[in-house]
Amino acid sequence: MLDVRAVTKNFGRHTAVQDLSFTVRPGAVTGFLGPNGAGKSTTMRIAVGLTRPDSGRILINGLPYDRLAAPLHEAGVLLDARAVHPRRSAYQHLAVLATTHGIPLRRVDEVLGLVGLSGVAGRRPGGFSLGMSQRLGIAAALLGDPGVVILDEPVNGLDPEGIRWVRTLLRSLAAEGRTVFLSSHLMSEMEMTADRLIVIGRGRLVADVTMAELTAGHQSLEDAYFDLTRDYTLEGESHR
Ligand SMILES: Nc1ncnc2c1ncn2[C@@H]1O[C@H](COP(=O)(O)OP(=O)(O)OP(=O)(O)O)[C@@H](O)[C@H]1O
Repeated sequence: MLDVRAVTKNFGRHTAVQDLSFTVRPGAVTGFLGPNGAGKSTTMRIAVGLTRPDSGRILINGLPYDRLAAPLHEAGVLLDARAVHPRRSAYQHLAVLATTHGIPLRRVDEVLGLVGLSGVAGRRPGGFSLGMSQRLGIAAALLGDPGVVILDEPVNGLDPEGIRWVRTLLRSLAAEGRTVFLSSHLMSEMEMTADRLIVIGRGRLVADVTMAELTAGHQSLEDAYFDLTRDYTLEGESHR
C-alpha cells in the first residue's frame, strides 16, 4: 500500500505538487497520469525519500521509506534507468545492491533472467540501449521481491516485445497481490495495463478512478484523458 497524504512540494516559487492525497492499493495496477511537469516524478521521488516534501508525507505499508526495515523488500523503484555506475557491469550493479541489502546473489541471476539480460550481464550499462537500461532498472526494482513496485515510465524506449513483456509482468505482480504504481505517457499501453488511474495536473489531484469509470462514454483512454487534462497541459497553459 502506498499512501500519499497532503503532500506539497515547492521548487523556489514554483509549486510542483500541491496538497496531493491518494492511496494506491495492493492487487491492482494503478497508472499515474498527467501532462509534462504535472508532478508525477516529484511525487515518486518523495515516496522513496529522494526529494523532501515541504509538507505532508508518503507512507509505504504505513511507514515513510527511510524508516522501512528492509526497503528493497518493501518497495522496488525504477526512476531513472540511466542512473547507474558507468564502470560496473550490469551484474555488478545488481550484486552491489544485493549485498548491501542482505539479498542473496542467486537473486541477481534470477532477476537478470527475468528481464532477459542474462546474456549481457558482464557488459557495462553505459553501452546499453535505452530499452536495455530500462530492463536493468526493472531488474533492480524487483531485486528485493518487493510488495510495492513504483515505476516511472518503465516502457520508455522498449521495443514492442519489451512493452508487452512489461505489461504481462506488471499484471502478474498485481495478481500476486502486490501494489503496482506506474507512470506512462503511452495511453494505449496504459489502457491495456492499468486497473485504476490517478490523474494529476499542475501538482493537484484531477481524478482517482477505475479504468472503466474514466473511459465510460469515451472512445478510448486517450480521449478521456484529453478531455480531463485539457486545461492542465503546457499548451493549454500558454492559452490561459
Ligand atoms: N529539482 C528540481 N528543481 C526545480 N524544479 C523542479 C525540480 N524537479 C522538478 N521540478 C519542476 O517541478 C515540476 C514537476 O516536475 P515533474 O518532473 O515531477 O513532472 P512530471 O509529471 O514527472 O513531468 P514529465 O511527464 O515531463 O516527466 C516541473 O515544473 C519541473 O520543472
